[in-house]
Amino acid sequence: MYQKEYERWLNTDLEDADLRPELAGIEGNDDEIKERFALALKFGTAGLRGVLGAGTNRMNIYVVRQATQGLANWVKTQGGSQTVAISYDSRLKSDVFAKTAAGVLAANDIQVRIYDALMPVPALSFATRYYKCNAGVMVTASHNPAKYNGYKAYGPDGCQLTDDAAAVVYEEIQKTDVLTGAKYMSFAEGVEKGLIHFVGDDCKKALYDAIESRQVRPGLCKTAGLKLVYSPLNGSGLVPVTQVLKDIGVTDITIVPEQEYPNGYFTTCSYPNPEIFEALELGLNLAKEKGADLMLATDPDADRVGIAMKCPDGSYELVSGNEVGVLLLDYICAGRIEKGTMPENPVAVKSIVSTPLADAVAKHYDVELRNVLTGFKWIGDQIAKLEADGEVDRFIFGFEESYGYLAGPYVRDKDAVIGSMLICEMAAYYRSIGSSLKQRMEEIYSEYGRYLNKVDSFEFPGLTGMDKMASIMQGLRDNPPTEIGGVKVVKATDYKKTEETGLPAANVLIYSMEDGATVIVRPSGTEPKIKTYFTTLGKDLAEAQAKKDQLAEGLKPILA
Ligand SMILES: O=P(O)(O)OC[C@H]1O[C@H](O)[C@H](O)[C@@H](O)[C@@H]1O
Repeated sequence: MYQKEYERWLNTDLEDADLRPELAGIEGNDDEIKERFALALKFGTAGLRGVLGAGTNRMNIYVVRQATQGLANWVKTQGGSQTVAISYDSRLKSDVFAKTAAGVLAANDIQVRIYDALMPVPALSFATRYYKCNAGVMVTASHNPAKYNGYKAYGPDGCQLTDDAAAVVYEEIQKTDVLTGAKYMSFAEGVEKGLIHFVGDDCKKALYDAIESRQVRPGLCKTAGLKLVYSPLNGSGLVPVTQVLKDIGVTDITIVPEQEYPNGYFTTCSYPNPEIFEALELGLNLAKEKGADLMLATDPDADRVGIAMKCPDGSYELVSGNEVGVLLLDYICAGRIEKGTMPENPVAVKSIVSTPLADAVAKHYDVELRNVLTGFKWIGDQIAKLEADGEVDRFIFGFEESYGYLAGPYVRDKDAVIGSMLICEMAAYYRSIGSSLKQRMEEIYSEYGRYLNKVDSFEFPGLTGMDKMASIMQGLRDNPPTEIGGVKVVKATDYKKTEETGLPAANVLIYSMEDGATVIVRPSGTEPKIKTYFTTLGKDLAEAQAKKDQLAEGLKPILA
């Protein structure tokens, strides 16, 4: 089967000349052919993601055309404006795929609103809402290595596609022949025919206004003298982040030169994920050299932001997604209460795998903290629920431990632009009162307890990886552990049992331990990994760390 498909590609006069040498080069190599043609990239709620190259299991213009035809067939059933917004980041071929998608939509008589230059995830979510589109497409593979690209798909609310819509799109994709099935017109023809339009300056300005209107202490940055080092990691954050920072008065910004301009090869960090040290290293070194108060790095599609902060002793510390989330929640609550801008019955939202320290902080400020499943769309879903009740202003903040933050209803995915703005404002504020982010974090720990949150990942690559992960999860369900690392399990919650959790079913197990710690086990939805999340509490960091180590040791044999 796959051999036949390979031959069909090999014998077709492919428009994308880059694919031909690859196809010729694998002739006779069964493993390589199988890898590219035995499967097709699966379209799910997060869209598509895969390695660039030739084949049905790769990202290329044909797979993008096929996916977009599937999306177009769904859009056609939706009525409304019959418009789709498109954006893209700095990855290899992101612009090509964005224009390819636009050409397919135009050929289906669907209007397109595409950015004239790379713009991040929040800008796409915003344009989708602004132009009342039926859908949005963001061409990116987020923080994956350079050899990947992908296609995130959004619904009319600017949130990633719902399960139902994604299932319809997937069904339509399967009916579409990958090489010949999609309708297509060139980008130029689409523009000429008035089907493809660029996103207007009014929309761009409205996004910046929406973000800047969420400053907690407007004007503070103008006089605070914050010294910042910023890295867009060669992605799409450069323009929007620096624009917003300039607008709010952060002017002392040094950009990491090697990572300033868009470059999909990511030559200075092979994995442009602000969750890992390597991605932040150049920025950190520059921050030390400059004596900066703060260092920020946004991932290629600028939905995540990672930071390093200067400590009072002059050293620098990386801050986890959980800690930034808690600092922002605390800052927004305290600041809005002080300024008299806190809404009535405020709501914040986080994922169930994000730190329970946020629950304690929210309680302190009388904020309702809602816990949802992993995936920012569940945070978007809570905003939509508030909106449906005419109470959208109650939403003050949402975050995930995976470095995603949002502080307003103007978009429905995580936004590293507002994240960067509020982190800067918060750092500037503490600086202006003779404190620092580090000091505030320590105060929070002494007030609510020394929480420690750590995530360990176990990789299960290859074709057997999925089965192995499924059998580990099943094993945990069949033989529930009564202790982990010698600590008694007092309660096990299985998130497949919706009646116990009140949330949609999910493959997540949470163990509450006798000493107040929690251990969470779940397969990642985006990578072939099982993730284990630990929350421990101690009288100090060393004790919390020792408890975490003990639990992690206890869990290891189960995951080996
Ligand atoms: O833990 P995972 O399933 O791999 O997901 C980790 C993160 O991936 C993406 O960035 C999603 O947009 C996030 O919502 C999610 O938290």
